[in-house]
Amino acid sequence: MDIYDSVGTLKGVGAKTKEQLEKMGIVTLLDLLLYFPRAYDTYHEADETYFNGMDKVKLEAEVVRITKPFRTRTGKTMTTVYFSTAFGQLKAMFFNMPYVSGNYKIGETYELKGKFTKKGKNIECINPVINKDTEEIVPVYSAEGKVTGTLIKKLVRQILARVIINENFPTQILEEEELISLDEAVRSLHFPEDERKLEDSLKRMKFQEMFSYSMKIMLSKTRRMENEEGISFSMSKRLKELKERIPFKMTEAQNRVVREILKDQKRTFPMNRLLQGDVGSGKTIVALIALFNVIENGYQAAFMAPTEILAKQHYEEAVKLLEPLGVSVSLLTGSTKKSERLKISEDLGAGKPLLMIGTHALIEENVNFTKLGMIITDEQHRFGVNQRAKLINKSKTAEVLVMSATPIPRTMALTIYSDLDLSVIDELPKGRKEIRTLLMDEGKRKVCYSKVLEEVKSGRQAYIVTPLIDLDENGELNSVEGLYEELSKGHLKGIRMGYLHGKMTSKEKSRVMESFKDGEIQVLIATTVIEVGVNVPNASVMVIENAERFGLAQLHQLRGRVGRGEYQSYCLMMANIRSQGTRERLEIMVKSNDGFFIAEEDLKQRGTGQLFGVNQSGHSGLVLSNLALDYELFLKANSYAKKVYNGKLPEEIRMKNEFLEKISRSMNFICLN
Ligand SMILES: Nc1ncnc2c1ncn2[C@@H]1O[C@H](COP(=O)(O)OP(=O)(O)OP(=O)(O)O)[C@@H](O)[C@H]1O
Repeated sequence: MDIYDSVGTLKGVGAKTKEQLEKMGIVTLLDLLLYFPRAYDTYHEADETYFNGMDKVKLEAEVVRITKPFRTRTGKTMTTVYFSTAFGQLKAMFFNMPYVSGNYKIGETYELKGKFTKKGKNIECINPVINKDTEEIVPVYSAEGKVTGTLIKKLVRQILARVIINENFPTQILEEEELISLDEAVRSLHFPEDERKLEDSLKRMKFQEMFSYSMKIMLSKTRRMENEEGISFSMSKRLKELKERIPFKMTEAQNRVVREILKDQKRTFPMNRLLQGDVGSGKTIVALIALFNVIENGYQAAFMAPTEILAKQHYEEAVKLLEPLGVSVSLLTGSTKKSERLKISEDLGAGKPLLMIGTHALIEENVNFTKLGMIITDEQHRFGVNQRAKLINKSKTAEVLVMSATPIPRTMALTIYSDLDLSVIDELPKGRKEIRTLLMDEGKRKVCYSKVLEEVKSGRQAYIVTPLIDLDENGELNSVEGLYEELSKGHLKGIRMGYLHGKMTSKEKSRVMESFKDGEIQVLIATTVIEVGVNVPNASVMVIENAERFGLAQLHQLRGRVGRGEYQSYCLMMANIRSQGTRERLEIMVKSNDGFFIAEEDLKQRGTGQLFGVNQSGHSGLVLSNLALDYELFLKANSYAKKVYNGKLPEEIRMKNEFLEKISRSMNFICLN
């Protein structure tokens, strides 16, 4: 057996299963071994205090009666099984599982697992399962179709019976950091014996991942610096002309960042820079200046935005600012017409210097730049690693700038993204007034909407953001269209309103956005499609419904849609604040307008999932770890990686080439047979 053999060589994997596994990214035995559980369930022994509908519980129950399946109002089938238990009668409801009656026999006792709720004297539960596992900690795998968690376990067991995983860290690190062996860690992540062992295994694998991650970014930096084929762009004499056209005075921070970028452009190895700046800090103008300089040097430049709305906005701004200076600007999105695409293709093919602004349509294979000098992605944490890489692959020599509005503390950014140089716009344009943020209980809707009315009547505009497009099952959340109906008949009667959500066609979205920009629509009800970058300086109020549903960084992004002009702006967060945790979390928004502070709090709570690149699609190799939540451990792994990289730790760890090439899978296996 070889660890790179296909999963098809395992017992129990037929053609269909193999296909499904491959769809899940599991092609080789190694892939399967590294397909770790996404969570671990621990079940409490039954006790009344756990019957709260949230805790997971194991419960002994004897079947008393089984009803025939019947159809509910919503079209689901429901089968009810009544059990007797030491805690009273249990009513278990099974939805869309008519076969379930065959799983239970009257008079037999089963151990059930599920979430139980006390209802009067009885207990209720939806879709409990029979406890077949004797383990205390049950690994939960992301399963799909035929590939169930049980199957994954069975297959992993087959592999583990036939391999020993060689240790790939030197004893020195293992001892100093109290890490268990790689073999033990992998085994126990799939088959945990107890909490302690599981924790140790997680620590070991996280360390491994973060070590590899650090190595990978150090390598990529070295490779970039050694790449002498970059283009040296000189500073255009016409920059002054451009600056004179800018309708405002740039902040000191913006000017500093422009200088940093121009300096990079002059060097012969390609720039790879991260530009962080809080919402509304004015990143777009910095980007346009950088792009202009490249075009003036006779090259093509690309500016990729995460949404069509934003791409269009950037396009309009670029046309206004740059076309009078003779720059040709094109827009390429999913809705660009064929004839227009052809023209773009021709221009690109002819090597004509131009600015291409667009969505991920820019990374399609048939978009061929011939003289690409610079790529900027207005990241806003929306693009995956793959998408960004695709754009970068369009030219090995182009300067790369990634803009992010999710700022993280400088020291953290410097270690996490150490392959990138960092620029920060840490100053807002002059004259901006602090946004006043209020947290309101849902009962205060009337007060909230009278503020909206007041602002609208004095000529301003408002956003109302709600988390969902549709009502949820309990009808609890406010849908965009539902809210539109309700408000146009109620609190906001007589006001010109519009709505916007991701399921509308691009054409509809553009039309609504245009009307909002023109002031035709006074109040815009939207989902988070407006979260990124939308710029309408006349908007001065933002209402966020069900604010408890959003993360802090996201709330800050949303709030950043107001306060972009000279007007005093307001953010009214409506939330169910009965839970203290929710209240405390949202109070952070009330207290602070500082994106760095909020991002740091958000990181503490939710980790790096929101940061660009990191944690996406496992490409960074970070499956188990979270650079922010595991930051302490990351710093250690990072410092060892540096030592190894600089040759201060034994050769042993440099090991196979594979280790450096396929870092995230940096394991060295011995197969027994
Ligand atoms: N120095 C400045 N003085 C005054 N206004 C400015 C300045 N720089 C930018 N602006 C204006 O501020 C608004 C916000 O700028 P921009 O859209 O570039 O922000 P951003 O950094 O991209 O923010 P976000 O991440 O929220 O999209 C725009 O209307 C822009 O014209």
